[in-house]
Amino acid sequence: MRRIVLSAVFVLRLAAAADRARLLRAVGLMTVGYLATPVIALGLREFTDAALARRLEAATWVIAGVAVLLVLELMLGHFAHLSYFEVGELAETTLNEELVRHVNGSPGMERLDDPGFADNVNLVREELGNTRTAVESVLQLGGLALQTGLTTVVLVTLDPWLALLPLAALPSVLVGRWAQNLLESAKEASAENTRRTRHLLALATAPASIKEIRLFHAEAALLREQDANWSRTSAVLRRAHLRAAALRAAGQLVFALAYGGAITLVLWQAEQGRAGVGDVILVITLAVQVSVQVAGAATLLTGLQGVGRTLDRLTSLRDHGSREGEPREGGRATPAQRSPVPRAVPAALREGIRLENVSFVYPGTGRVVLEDVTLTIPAGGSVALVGENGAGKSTLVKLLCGLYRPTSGRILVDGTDLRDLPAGEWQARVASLFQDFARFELLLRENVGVGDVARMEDEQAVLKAVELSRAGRIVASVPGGLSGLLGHGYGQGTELSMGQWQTLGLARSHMREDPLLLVLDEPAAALDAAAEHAVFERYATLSAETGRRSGGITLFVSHRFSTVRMADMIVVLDQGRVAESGDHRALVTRRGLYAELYELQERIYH
Ligand SMILES: Nc1ncnc2c1ncn2[C@@H]1O[C@H](COP(=O)(O)OP(=O)(O)OP(=O)(O)O)[C@@H](O)[C@H]1O
Repeated sequence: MRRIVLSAVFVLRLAAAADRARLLRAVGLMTVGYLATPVIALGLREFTDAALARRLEAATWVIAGVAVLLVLELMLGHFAHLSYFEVGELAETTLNEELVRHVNGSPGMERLDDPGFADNVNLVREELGNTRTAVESVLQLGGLALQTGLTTVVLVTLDPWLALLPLAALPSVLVGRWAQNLLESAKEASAENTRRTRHLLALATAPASIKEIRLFHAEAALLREQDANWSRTSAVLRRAHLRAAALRAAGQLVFALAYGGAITLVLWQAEQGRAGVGDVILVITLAVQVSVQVAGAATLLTGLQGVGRTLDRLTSLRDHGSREGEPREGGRATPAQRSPVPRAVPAALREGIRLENVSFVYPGTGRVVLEDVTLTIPAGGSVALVGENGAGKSTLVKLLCGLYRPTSGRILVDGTDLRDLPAGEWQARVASLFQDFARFELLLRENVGVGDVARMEDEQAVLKAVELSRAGRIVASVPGGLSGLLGHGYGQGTELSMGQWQTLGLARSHMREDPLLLVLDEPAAALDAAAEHAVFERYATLSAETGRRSGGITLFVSHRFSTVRMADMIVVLDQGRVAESGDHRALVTRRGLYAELYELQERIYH
C-alpha cells in the first residue's frame, strides 16, 4: 500500500510540475462528475416513490433532474479527460527524459555492461507508456474514494449493516494486488528470455543481419529458437495468469455474497414495511455502483502498482548511476588515494599521457583484458596500436577516452590521474572514431555536426570537417546536400555504403578543434585503398599541426602496416600486455613480434 501511496504522490507531483492549472481543472471536473453518481441513485428513489404515490409533477421534475445529472456526469468526465490526457503526456515526456539521463548520464560505459541494468532499462522503456494513464488513474481513484464515501453514507441511512457492503469489497482489492505481484514476478523472471526473443526477432528482420541470415538459410533455425524461447516465456506467464485469475475470482466471490446479502436485507425490510420500493431501488442501484466502484478501484490500484514498479526500476537505475565510478573489487584506486579537488583539464598537453600498471577487467566478467600496461605517450605524438584480434586495443582506447576506468593502475594526463579530471571536460577534448562507429540516420549536417554539438548548426564548421575528411563527394551525391536525410530508419533518406558512413564518422571526428586526444579505432576498415592512404596522410599532417598547437596526441588502431609505420610510436599488444613499443625502424631491427607481423603482411601483399 505504501508503494501505491508513494506512486500516487509522485504522479501528482509530476503532473503538477507539468501543468498545475490543467491538473486542478481535471480534479474539479472529475470531483463533480463522480459525486453526481450517488446523487443520481437518490434521485431514482425519489422518482420511484413520487411515481408510486402518483405525484406526477414531482416525479417529472425529479426524473428531469436525474437526466441532467446523467448528462453532466458524462460531459464532465469527457472534459476532465481532455485535461488530464495532456498532463499525462507531459508527465510521460518528463520520465522519458529521466530514462535517457540514466542511460547516458555518466561519462562511463560500465552500467551498460550490467545485464541487470539492461533488463531494467528494457522494462522501463516498455512500461513508460503506462505512466501516461497514471495521472488519470490517480484522479479517478480519488473520485472513486469520494464516491464510495458518499454511497456508504447513503447506505448507512437505510441500515447501518449496509456499511459493510463497501468493506466486503476489500478482499477483492487485496487479492487483486497479490495477483498482480504474481504477474510482475513472472514478468521479471522471464525478462531475460523476453529480451532474447526480441533480439532474435530483431536479428531476423534487421537490414544489418538479414543478408547473412538469408544466404545461410538461417530463418527457420532462428524462428525455431524464437518459438522455443517464446514457449518458455509464455509457459511462465500463462501459469502466473491462471493463478492470478483464480485469486481474483475468489476475491470477487466474497463481494458477490455481500451484494446478495444487502439486497436480501432491504427486500426483507420492505416486506416488514420498514422500507419502501424506492429504498429497494436505491439499494439495488447503490450496490451495483459499489460493485463498479470497487472493480474500478481494483483495476486502477493494479495500474498504479505497475507504475510503482516502474518508479522503483527508475530509482534502481538512478542508484546504479550514482554507484558508478566507485572502485570495483580488486581495484586499487580508492577515493582516499585520489585528489579531493577535481583538477582542470589542461588547455594544452605538455608532457603527454602515461599509463602506469594499468589492468582492466570488464564489469561482470572475470577475464583480465589488459594486464599491467605501462606506457608513456609523449605530447604531440602519433601512436599506432597493433596486435591480434582480441589483444585489447579497443579496450585501451576506451580507457583513454574515460569510458571505463582501469580496474587497477592509473592513467596520468600531464601527471594528473584521469580519475581526478572532470570526465565530461576530458571527453570534450577527445575526438574519436570507433570501430563500431554510429550511423546517425539524421540530416547529413547533423550527422557530422554531432561531433561538436555546440557547433552543430555552424555550416562553415561542418563544411570544414567534410573537407578535411574528403567527404565532399558524399555531400554532393545526397539529394539536399547537408540538409539531406540519411538512411531509411524512419524516412526516405539516402542510404550510404559502409565506407561512406565511415567517412562521415571521420568528418565527425574533425568537428572538434584542438583535441588533446584524437582516437581512431580502425578508421579505414571500410575505406578503399586510395581513401585510406589519403586519410592517413591527412591525419599525419593534422596530427603534426595539432601536436604543435596543443600537444594533442593522435592514437590509431590499425591492422595495416603500411599505415602503422607512419606513427611516431608503435605499441604492440599481445593478450592484453605490451609486447614491445618503439618506432617502425626500431621494432623491425628488434626482430620481435612486430617484425614478424610486418614481414608476414609484406609477403602477402607485395
Ligand atoms: N563490453 C565488453 N564486455 C566484456 N568483454 C569485452 C567487452 N568488449 C570487449 N571485450 C573482450 O575484451 C577482449 C579485448 O577486446 P578488444 O575489443 O579490446 O580487442 P581488440 O584488440 O580491439 O580486437 P580487434 O582487433 O578484434 O578489434 C576480447 O576478449 C573481448 O571479448
